[in-house]
Amino acid sequence: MSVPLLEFRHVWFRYPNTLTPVLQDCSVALGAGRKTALLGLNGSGKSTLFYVAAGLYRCDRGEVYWQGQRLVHQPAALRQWRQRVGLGFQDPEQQLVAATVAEDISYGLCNLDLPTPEIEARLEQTLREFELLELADCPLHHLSLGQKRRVALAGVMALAPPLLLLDEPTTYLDHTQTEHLRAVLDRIHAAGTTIVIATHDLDFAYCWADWIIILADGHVVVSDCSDVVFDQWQTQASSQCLGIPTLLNLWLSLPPSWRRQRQPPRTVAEFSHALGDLFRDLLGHR
Ligand SMILES: Nc1ncnc2c1ncn2[C@@H]1O[C@H](COP(=O)(O)OP(=O)(O)OP(=O)(O)O)[C@@H](O)[C@H]1O
Repeated sequence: MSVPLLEFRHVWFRYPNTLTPVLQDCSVALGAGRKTALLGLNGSGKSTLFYVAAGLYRCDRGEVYWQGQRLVHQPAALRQWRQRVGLGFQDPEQQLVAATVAEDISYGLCNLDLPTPEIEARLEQTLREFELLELADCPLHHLSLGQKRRVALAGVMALAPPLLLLDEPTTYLDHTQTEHLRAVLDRIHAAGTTIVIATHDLDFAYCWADWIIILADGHVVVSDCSDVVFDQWQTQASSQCLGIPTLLNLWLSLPPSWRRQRQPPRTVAEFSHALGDLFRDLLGHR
């Protein structure tokens, strides 16, 4: 078995001002190359898990590993760690540091001590990819929340970390921007980046993820391939309170005898195609 990209081993974490640990004996492995959705109710510890994974918080007990190498909270090791693990915060306001869009995206690139022509090239490419060229010189405080979200994401992705953790990236995005985000993520993933998204957007997770992790009370209760997890979605206690993805719900409303031999569709296009097949079968045209 290959070594996971990032691994939590029996991690415990408690905020200084609280009695109960948020992460409780949390063990999970993030395999390289996956598109993982991290699911869990409000307060289950998803953001906290990301902060610990990114080296922003230090766990009280347990260990965190990068390809088998243990995370040590020393300045040089942390600097290297943060180049490996990119984190997009849930609240974009927490992430934006500069005055304008272009300055904000350049900020992280400058911290990498890259040569100026490379910074300029990466900035231009990022602005283009995130459709931010026209907003390049716009002051950040003039942007809508959705636009700030896009700039914050662009800033993280410009650094091209091998592991990208995105906390609720679809929040505040309209339909077009959500579709655009999906395309960008697909491209980044195809270029070799491992991506983990913490989300309440089950429909997004259903279409996008190939791996699902469910967190409950700071503990990983499910970590499996998405086909397996969604196949058992209705019978899994941990998924009960999370709701059900719309496409899966619609699929389960079709005749069981008809869908039994078929793979559940994971996109609207696949679902429409399957419905066409069903109607043709019902009308005896096949
Ligand atoms: N700075 C903090 N100090 C004390 N408690 C905190 C702090 N940040 C978060 N918590 C608590 O830790 C628990 C887990 O919070 P966290 O934000 O990690 O959960 P989450 O799963 O990301 O939630 P959501 O889905 O609502 O974003 C919550 O009970 C929260 O109140």
